[in-house]
Amino acid sequence: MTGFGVEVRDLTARYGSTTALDGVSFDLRPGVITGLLGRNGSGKTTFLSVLAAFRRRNGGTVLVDGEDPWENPRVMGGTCLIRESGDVILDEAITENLAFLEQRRPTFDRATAEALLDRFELDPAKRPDRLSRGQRSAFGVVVGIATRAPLTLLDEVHLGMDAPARYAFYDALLADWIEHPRTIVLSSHLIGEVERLLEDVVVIDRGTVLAAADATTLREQGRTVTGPVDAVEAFVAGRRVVARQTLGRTAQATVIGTEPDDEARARAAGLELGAVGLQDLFVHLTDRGAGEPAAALTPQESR
Ligand SMILES: Nc1ncnc2c1ncn2[C@@H]1O[C@H](COP(=O)(O)OP(=O)(O)OP(=O)(O)O)[C@@H](O)[C@H]1O
Repeated sequence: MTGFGVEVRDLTARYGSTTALDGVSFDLRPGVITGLLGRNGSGKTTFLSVLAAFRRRNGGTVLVDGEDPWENPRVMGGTCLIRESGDVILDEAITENLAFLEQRRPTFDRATAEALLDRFELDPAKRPDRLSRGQRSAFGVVVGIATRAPLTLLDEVHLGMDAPARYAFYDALLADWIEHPRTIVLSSHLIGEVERLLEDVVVIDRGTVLAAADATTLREQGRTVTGPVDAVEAFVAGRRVVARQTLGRTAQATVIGTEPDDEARARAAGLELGAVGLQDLFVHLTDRGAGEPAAALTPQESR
């Protein structure tokens, strides 16, 4: 199984007079973990809800594994959306939830679920509505991973989980995906934490797509330059600097855009060049300053 591919063209979704998605187009590659990044209210949950056929779109085309997901039992049966609330039966014990999933989901793996319950120290006799917020999120994670759906959509599932639990989640997700590759969409604000998991990235803002590309291509949209403070400042002079750090006499600056002679200049000045971090790029792309439109970068052309 390599997972479902997704094709989205001109997708529009509205809530009354609010346009949550405004002509969105991009693809999700099958078998790949894609990060869905966007600021609050940018349309991430709406997009994932349309993909999972939890809500109807107002316009455009969505194809999941080649078919419209709306009222499509085959596609819906292969799609698992876990939201912050966990998307589980709240007033039935965890064991009952597992039994239900085992019946309903042909790809659900009970042994994996039980191993993950142990890892997150969740008592199978407890009902999800009697768990703490972080524990309930962890149970959502258990369900999301163990269901092994060909299209797994994880919408801010880590909310309320403490750092050790989140890192256990990232490790478990990656390990399970390596063993059983499938299409996973991970929406998160903790970009620095999830960056290493992401092969592709989609950035949405105010219901439109700002970037959709593989993470390597996106990181090459800029540079981090590290070295002696004066040399770094000379290198970045006149360029768009989106982050700066100084430690004693050493500085690191992140610039957007690359120049053909960057390598040669860096070498001559004794500077180290690296790719830009997704977090810095995201802040740059979605920074509206005092109400200005989002910064223009067009990495989606690389698709
Ligand atoms: N049920 C609703 N009724 C009316 N407007 C809604 C509803 N749900 C979402 N919206 C609006 O649609 C837009 C997109 O919301 P959405 O929940 O998709 O964003 P998000 O990117 O998931 O945000 P967050 O990161 O804060 O969870 C926002 O402007 C939001 O106010």
